Amino acid sequence: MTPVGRAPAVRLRGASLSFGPRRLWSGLDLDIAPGEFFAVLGPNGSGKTSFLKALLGIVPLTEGTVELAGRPAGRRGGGIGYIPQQRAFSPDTPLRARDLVGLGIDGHRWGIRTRRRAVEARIEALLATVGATDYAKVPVGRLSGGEQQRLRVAQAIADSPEVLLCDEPLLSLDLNHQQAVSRLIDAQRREHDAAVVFVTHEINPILDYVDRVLYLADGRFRVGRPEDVMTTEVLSDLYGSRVEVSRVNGRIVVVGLPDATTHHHEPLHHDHGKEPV
Ligand SMILES: Nc1ncnc2c1ncn2[C@@H]1O[C@H](COP(=O)(O)OP(=O)(O)OP(=O)(O)O)[C@@H](O)[C@H]1O
Repeated sequence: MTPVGRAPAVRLRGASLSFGPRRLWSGLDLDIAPGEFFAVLGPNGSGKTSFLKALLGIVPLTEGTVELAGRPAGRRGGGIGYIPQQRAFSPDTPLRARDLVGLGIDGHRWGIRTRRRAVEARIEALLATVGATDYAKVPVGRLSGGEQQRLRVAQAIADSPEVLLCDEPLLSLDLNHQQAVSRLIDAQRREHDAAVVFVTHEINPILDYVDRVLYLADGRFRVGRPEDVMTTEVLSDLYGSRVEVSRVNGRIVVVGLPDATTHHHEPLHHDHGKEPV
């Protein structure tokens, strides 16, 4: 699905990942196109975070190859934004909200004379985008989990990355901010043709945006459009037990998962009419 002449944002060939005897997946061949919104789903421990870490080169593949933004994983270079899985900042972290966002900006992109002013303006714009202007000067450790998360998003998109890797970015956000952050990430891929790889337990908040999903379960996987993967047949086959998938008011509801994983918890707003590719 990558247009002719454009390198995929993510490219995996014959990729396998195991920890000791535990195989998370194997035989994964995958291209994620620039501008694609790609969700990674699966129950606890299925390997979603490890998938992102393999893309980043933090965790080495057991077999196969991975390229990110046209470079082998782990090779230095710009163009990659990462929202790590949430860990609260300690209360005495000596950073204000705006400092954290500023860390995402490579000031060298601007000329020496204009650098400082340009960086300041960019920080202000990012803080406004995630609705964090009011707490710009507050130390991050004193902010709520949701407020911290919005800053992480601002930091990750600060340099308009080609590939945005997001590890459960909606965790601890209320419904309004889940929608705001999802829209922000979607805007990033539309305006900058960024590929988004979005790890989540819950597809419904992003269902309007997602082009394809990678569903990991029990050492196996399926890749495809949500309507092709999130079905009774496919999930029952992946889990090896009967799982019922239905659509209720535009949401995907999954019943009968072998563990506590759920795929529903809130209403969706179908407000931008995007067609999946
Ligand atoms: N460095 C490591 N060494 C050994 N085992 C690991 C390592 N990293 C992850 N694992 C194991 O691999 C499995 C997948 O972990 P991972 O964090 O990728 O799952 P996940 O799908 O993101 O889970 P969750 O939904 O709970 O966040 C888990 O069983 C985990 O304990």
